[in-house]
Amino acid sequence: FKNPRFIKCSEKFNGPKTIPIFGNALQYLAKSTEDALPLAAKFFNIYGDTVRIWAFKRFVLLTKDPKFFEVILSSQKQLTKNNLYDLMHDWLGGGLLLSTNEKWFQRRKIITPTFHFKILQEFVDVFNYQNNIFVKKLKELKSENPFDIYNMVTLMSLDIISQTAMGVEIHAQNDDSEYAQTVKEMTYIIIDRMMHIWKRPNFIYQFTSDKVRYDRCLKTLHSFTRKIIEKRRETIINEEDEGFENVDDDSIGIKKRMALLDVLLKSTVNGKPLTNSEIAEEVDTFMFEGHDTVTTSTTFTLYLLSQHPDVQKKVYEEAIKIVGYDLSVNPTYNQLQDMKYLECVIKESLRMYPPVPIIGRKLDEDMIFGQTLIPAGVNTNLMIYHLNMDERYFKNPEKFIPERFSETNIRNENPFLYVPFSAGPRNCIGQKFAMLELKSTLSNVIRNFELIKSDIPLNIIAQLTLKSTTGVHVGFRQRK
Ligand code: HEM
Repeated sequence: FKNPRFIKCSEKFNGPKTIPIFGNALQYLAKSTEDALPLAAKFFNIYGDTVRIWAFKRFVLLTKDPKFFEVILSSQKQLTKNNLYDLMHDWLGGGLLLSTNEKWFQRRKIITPTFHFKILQEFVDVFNYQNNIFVKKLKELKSENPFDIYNMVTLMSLDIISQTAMGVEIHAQNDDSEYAQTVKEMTYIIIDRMMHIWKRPNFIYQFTSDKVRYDRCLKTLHSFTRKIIEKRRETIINEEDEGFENVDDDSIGIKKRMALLDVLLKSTVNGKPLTNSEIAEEVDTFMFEGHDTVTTSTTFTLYLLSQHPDVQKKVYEEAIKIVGYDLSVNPTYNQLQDMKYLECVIKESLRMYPPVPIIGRKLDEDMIFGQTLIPAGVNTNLMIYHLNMDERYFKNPEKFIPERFSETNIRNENPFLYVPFSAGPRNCIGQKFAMLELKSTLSNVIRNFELIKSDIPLNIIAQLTLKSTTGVHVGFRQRK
């Protein structure tokens, strides 16, 4: 039976017509993953900024209302992810992205110092090192014909997250990576299961052919991250033999680089070290979150620059002005901070193509939105992609206009209007890391190459993170 409090609340919102028992579930039956974003856009057009959906007895609110975003994201209480994330649990366990309550709080406290700006400063060497390998590989192609850059960028992002956060070099750019291919397959399988509601219960799913693929992917992903942990453990034991000291929170950033994984291996909660599976769930979480989102953003930004030579020229001129023409010189942390125009470009790219297009929360307690009471237990989907494409908040939303984010233009803006990294207590812990990595990669690439436009358009799809089914095609012409 439907919860009577949900029924009362649902009467306050518009939504597609329901049928008995199924609610709106059948409307999703014939839909593919490609339909998820257009279908939500259609609902917003017809029913307004917040739309109610019933899937059997489950009540969901889809919203692109910035006031709704604000009430949820600014709350210290509404911190639980919604049912959509359950399907990622076998893979990412109770890592920082999915955990709740005291566990989340403890972990966030342990992990936050590993993203301290002093540590980020040291990561710039790794960014440059891996960017240089990427640039060398592009030069070896000896062709300026546009091609799908997604795989190449993925491998670079994987190398970067592994070498920085885990302290382990995996040489993905040289060896290719089964892990990267499997992440792609896994995200597809999960989103397909999200869309096809009848595949969600385990007792049905176990009899589908997808389950065999799913189990195979899970095994590959977990065995990869377990190897990373083993490798780092061995290195730490060797370093301790050579006098590497134990650390506490206060000392992080002062001693030599302290990778996230080192902190996890050495931390204690209530006097006890983290177990192997607790460490593994964080490594799974950060390996995925730390490379997949940045890959999306890097590829889409390169694409946008290739399509907008005027913007590209400005980015190039800024990079040359700050770092100079000598390509053997790489940007420093401070120089990356000074690239203000590039920052606007990245922000505008994150607006048009937010790597995380949807944030889901299940209300931990009753919430008042305007005059309406929304009861605890309701699932909400904050549709970042649709808010970012709303003409009322971003004029000519289809147009790539980096100047929207110049300091003069954004002064009085509502902070919940633009949230590609989410906001509030559960915002993205890797936000500064990501911005720095993006600036490093984009400035290094643009100093070496002119980006050439392809005629193959993007076809956007929400696949956990945003992807393009047609690939992301860009050409690279070496600068003289
Ligand atoms: C452009 C790149 C990135 C974007 C757009 C992005 C976006 C986001 C968003 C929207 C969330 C909130 C998700 C939710 O509530 O469901 C989030 C959370 C998170 N992100 Fe990122 N992210 C990026 C890069 C990174 C990087 C580089 C890392 C790690 C190094 C990272 C690690 C995480 C983690 C662990 C969480 C969960 C935090 C928590 O719940 O306490 N992200 N990110």
